[in-house]
Amino acid sequence: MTLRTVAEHRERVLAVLPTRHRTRRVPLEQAHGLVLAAPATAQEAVPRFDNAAMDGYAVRHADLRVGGVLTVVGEVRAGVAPAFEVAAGQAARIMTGAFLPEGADTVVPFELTDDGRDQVRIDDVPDLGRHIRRAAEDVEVGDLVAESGVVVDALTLAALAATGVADVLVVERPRVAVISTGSELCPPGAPLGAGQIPESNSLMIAGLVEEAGADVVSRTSVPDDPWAVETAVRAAEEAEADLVVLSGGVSAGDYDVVRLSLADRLEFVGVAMSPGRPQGVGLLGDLPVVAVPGNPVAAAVSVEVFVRPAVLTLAGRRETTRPVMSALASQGWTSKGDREQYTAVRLELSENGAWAHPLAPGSHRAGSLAAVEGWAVVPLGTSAVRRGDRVDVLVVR
Ligand SMILES: Nc1nc2c(c(=O)[nH]1)N[C@H]1C(S)=C(S)[C@@H](COP(=O)(O)OP(=O)(O)OC[C@H]3O[C@@H](n4cnc5c(N)ncnc54)[C@H](O)[C@@H]3O)O[C@H]1N2
Ligand code: MOO
Repeated sequence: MTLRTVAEHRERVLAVLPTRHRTRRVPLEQAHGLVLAAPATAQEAVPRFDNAAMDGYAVRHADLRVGGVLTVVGEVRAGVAPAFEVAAGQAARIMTGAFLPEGADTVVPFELTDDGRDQVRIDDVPDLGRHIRRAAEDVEVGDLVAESGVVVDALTLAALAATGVADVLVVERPRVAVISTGSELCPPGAPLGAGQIPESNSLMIAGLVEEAGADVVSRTSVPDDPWAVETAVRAAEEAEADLVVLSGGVSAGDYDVVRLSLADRLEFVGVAMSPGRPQGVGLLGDLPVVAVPGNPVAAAVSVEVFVRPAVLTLAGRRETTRPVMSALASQGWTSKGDREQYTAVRLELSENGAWAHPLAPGSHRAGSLAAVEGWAVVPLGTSAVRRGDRVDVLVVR
């Protein structure tokens, strides 16, 4: 059986997604964590006006001499516009952020003076223009503040607020339904009969898609029963999901319910990756569906490489790839060579750069998922990683 590459399967997944986004306009205080659907441009300059960078005296530089004395004609605090000018031989007390009075071209900090009230003695002469923050030196009205497709994080919120943006057009969070399948699965903490295990994939997948910016509209675990799968998919449709993620039942077993019940409508393929070889994708009516294998590590990797980019795309994100860290393998391991391998690693930062410590291989190792800090990607054609080799790591924590 020829296997699809990871990149080819990701293209298939992205191809079943709708291309239009639902958008809405929200005030800044509701925008945190949402994705911009349109570029945001400055409504105000930063700084809005020439102002003092230090508490001191606004003066004319030409008047300054060490030991010289100026007449203090007024005071300017932040938040008011001065009603006077600084003329020759004059100074105004001025506070940080306050409007620079007409006539002044330099600020002398209090520390370089005798701090006088009616008259001030200058003890040191700063350069012309010192301690003044010029209007629009950071951002001009109309400048781009944040691009379409970026997350409005805390720093972006500050920039938007500072540039006078009151509201932004954002993409509605995508709605994702998660359906885990397997008759052996019980809710976490429930008493377990012989052959039963706790269900962990649905919590993991729901958490991962939420971390990628989606709302989980339903999360269910159903037995290996085609009717139960159909019912869960219909419920996802009714919950107006934009994407359904199915887990388990995609390989060759007699009870692999997802493949058996949906093979006529979704494509089930082998992908040249390890773990995560069996995958499914397609549309049920208008509803995009991604089916990932049930083995928990395989499910985690499949969400990382297929579902996460899909969610980020639905969320309107411009950038859908993770930052990759180049790390040194702290010990060697083997790879299949004909599969792109995703090896769970812990990362350690040292003076020589990052070390990737491989965790024990095995796509059943659900208990080790808590230790995974990244996935070292061993490319197709590489069958061994030696100690000290450089590996690219998708950093997930
Ligand atoms: N004859 C073949 N057998 C298998 C093949 C194959 O090609 N031919 N592929 C193997 C690979 S690779 C994988 S990966 C698994 C994937 O199979 P399924 O998607 O059908 O997964 P299940 O059989 O449903 O489960 C596999 C494993 O994972 C546990 N599991 C499933 N769901 C959950 C969950 N929600 N929470 C926790 N654990 C879960 C399940 O109990 C099984 O142990 O198939 C191989 N077999
Ligand atoms: O490749 Mo499966 O995905 O071994 O775990």
